[in-house]
Amino acid sequence: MAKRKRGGRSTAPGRFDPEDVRNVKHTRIGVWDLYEEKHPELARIPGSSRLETVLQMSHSIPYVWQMIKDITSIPRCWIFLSFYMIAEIVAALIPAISLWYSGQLLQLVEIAVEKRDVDKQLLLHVAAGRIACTIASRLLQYARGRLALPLNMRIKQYYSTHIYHSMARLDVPTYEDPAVQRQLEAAWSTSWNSSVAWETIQMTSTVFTIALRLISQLSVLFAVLRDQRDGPLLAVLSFSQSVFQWYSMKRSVFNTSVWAATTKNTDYVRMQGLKQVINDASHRKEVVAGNMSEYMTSQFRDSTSRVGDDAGDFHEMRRLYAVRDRLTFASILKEPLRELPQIVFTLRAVQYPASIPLSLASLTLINQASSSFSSSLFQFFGESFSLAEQYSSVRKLYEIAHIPNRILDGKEPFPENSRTLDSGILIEFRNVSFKYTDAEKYALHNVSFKLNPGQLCVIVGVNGSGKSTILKLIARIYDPLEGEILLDGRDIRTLKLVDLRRAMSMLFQDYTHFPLSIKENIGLGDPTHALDDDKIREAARLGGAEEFVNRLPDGFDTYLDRPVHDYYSSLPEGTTSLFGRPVDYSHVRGAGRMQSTSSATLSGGQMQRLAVSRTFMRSLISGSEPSVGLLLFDEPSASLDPTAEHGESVCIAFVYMLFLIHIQDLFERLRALRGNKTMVFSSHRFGNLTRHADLILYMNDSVIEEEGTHDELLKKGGHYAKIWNLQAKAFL
Ligand SMILES: Nc1ncnc2c1ncn2[C@@H]1O[C@H](COP(=O)(O)OP(=O)(O)OP(=O)(O)O)[C@@H](O)[C@H]1O
Repeated sequence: MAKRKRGGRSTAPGRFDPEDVRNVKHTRIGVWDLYEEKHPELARIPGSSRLETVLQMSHSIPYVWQMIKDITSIPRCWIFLSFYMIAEIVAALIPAISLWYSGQLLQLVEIAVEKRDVDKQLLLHVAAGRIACTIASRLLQYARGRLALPLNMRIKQYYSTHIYHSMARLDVPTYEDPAVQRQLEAAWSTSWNSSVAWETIQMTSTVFTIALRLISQLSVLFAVLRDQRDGPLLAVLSFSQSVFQWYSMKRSVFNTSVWAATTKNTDYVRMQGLKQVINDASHRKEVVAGNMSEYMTSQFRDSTSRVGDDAGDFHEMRRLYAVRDRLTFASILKEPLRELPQIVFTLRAVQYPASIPLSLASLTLINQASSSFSSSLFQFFGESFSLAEQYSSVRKLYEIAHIPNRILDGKEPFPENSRTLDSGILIEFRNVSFKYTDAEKYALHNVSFKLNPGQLCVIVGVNGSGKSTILKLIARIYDPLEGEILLDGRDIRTLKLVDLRRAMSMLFQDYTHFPLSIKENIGLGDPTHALDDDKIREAARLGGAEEFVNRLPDGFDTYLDRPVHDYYSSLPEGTTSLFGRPVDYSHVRGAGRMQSTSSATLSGGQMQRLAVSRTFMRSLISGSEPSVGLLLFDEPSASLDPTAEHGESVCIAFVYMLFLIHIQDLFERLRALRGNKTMVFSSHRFGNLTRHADLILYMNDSVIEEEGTHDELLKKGGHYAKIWNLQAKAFL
């Protein structure tokens, strides 16, 4: 355990040690172990941790200011916002006005007691004033509601674009960083119908208006009671009770900033696993085919009964424990204090019987003011401390726009002359080593090779040997830890990233399909021509996708997966159509104008053809200017290497062979269509592709084990030759 400064914070940057009993408090909450950081120094000064929270707000203020400037720059937002704020301010003053009318009533009583006469006009005036206050209050509430809706929507819209861009610009290593993920999540963390920015505006306005309400009420009350006998005394007693109540309550609030929770309950962990198996549709086939349902149920029942009442999700348990009634000295004292004004009033009434009606009126007034005062006081402190957190959310919202990318952009344009792209790009690796974040082992170790412009290179080797990693480094998805990569003799890190990526086209092994139309799925291969129908069709034709896409009912406009689902509830049993269209309870095809097909209705091969078409969109459908000089293909083949499947199972080898025959024409076509562009393939396939390669790299365990042409490697009689003799002949 690390030694810490006595009394200091347990959190050094980047670490929190739950085992450190001196600085960390441990509590059991159901199945959960909660570890909270103690605040040894500050705890001695009451309220100091809250003070600290408020002081932290100052770091966020510049961001909040920026937010206000941004919001007012949204068209018409500042008009709505001004009216909204005016309505808030007026609404905050109404309780004081109402209290002032109550004071007038008090005066009426005083005059009535003294003169045995009631000023009817004043009475009418007071009654009308109070009624006007309630009506105005309701109208203002309505106005605020009406203004809040468009404000919320506009602000939300504005910030969704801000967040979208902040996220879209991130590169792979930055995006994969868990700290960045948390930062992005915090910025997204919106309540179901609002946004961080709008919540901040609302919360700030609430704190401001509560303060205004408190001050205005207190001022009116002071003015009204100043001349009343016992008025100030009763007021002090009533209000001190409110303050006491607030003080005794605030101690039970959970306000530790650094904490962590975990569970060691294996039954609880198992319960959650079993739940996920049943909840997740992707497991359903296996659950049904494997006859697992009864077994799963009995296991779930056993685990549930063993965990018992403690089985609750962490936040639920924490909430339950936080609201538990605690018997404290303060909570016992609270009730007698509430009675104190009444007791004082009774004693004074016995002493001065003539002033009973007046004191009674004062007491009612004070009671009315003090109950609204205490609820405002609670709200004020509650909200102002949440405000500190809310402001830090605003800071996070703005900070995500400046998260630095790990892959630093270069300054030099590439290539110097785009005409040279036509004859390919020279690639050279010099002693390149690379490790993925948190990986212990090198994915590439001291890799060097040179590929001349226009050459075809095929990288082969066993699973996990580093083939895909070479392609990712060429595309600067990641940067090497050691060594350098040169393109046309220039260090890849000095080149502008946009130019670099424009000059190459890559098909990933784990390619994805976007939840957009087929047209866009292909068109996005070249964002500058993403809406060009002719080019998209041409790419689909080259990729072998045009024919089956045309056969789909909605052709190129088909959505592979409809990203928005329709909602309905409790349709009568047997309902098969709605809105004149068939109802599909899982994916509602055709509801709305967007047509979709489940990606499951396309075969794996067809999906692959779509991915290849996307690659062709960029690499082979160029205009007069050749824009791509390098094609990178990480063969999307089965995740098996030839030796493994041959050695292990004839059956798997057969499936693999069918698969290879299926894609063979596609990749042969790729090779034929490349022209003079440089092409790098990562492949498990030993066949025509390797036979035609200018350079074969045989990878094993992160290093290049063999290097040369097909003939050279056969002659060498190493691993490549062995596998060729074992398998490749079968496909030729
Ligand atoms: N994103 C990642 N994070 C951490 N480790 C990774 C990541 N991607 C790959 N690796 C690891 O790096 C090593 C090399 O992986 P790479 O994908 O380059 O191998 P490959 O030869 O292309 O494998 P395959 O033939 O299975 O596609 C492997 O040990 C793999 O587990």
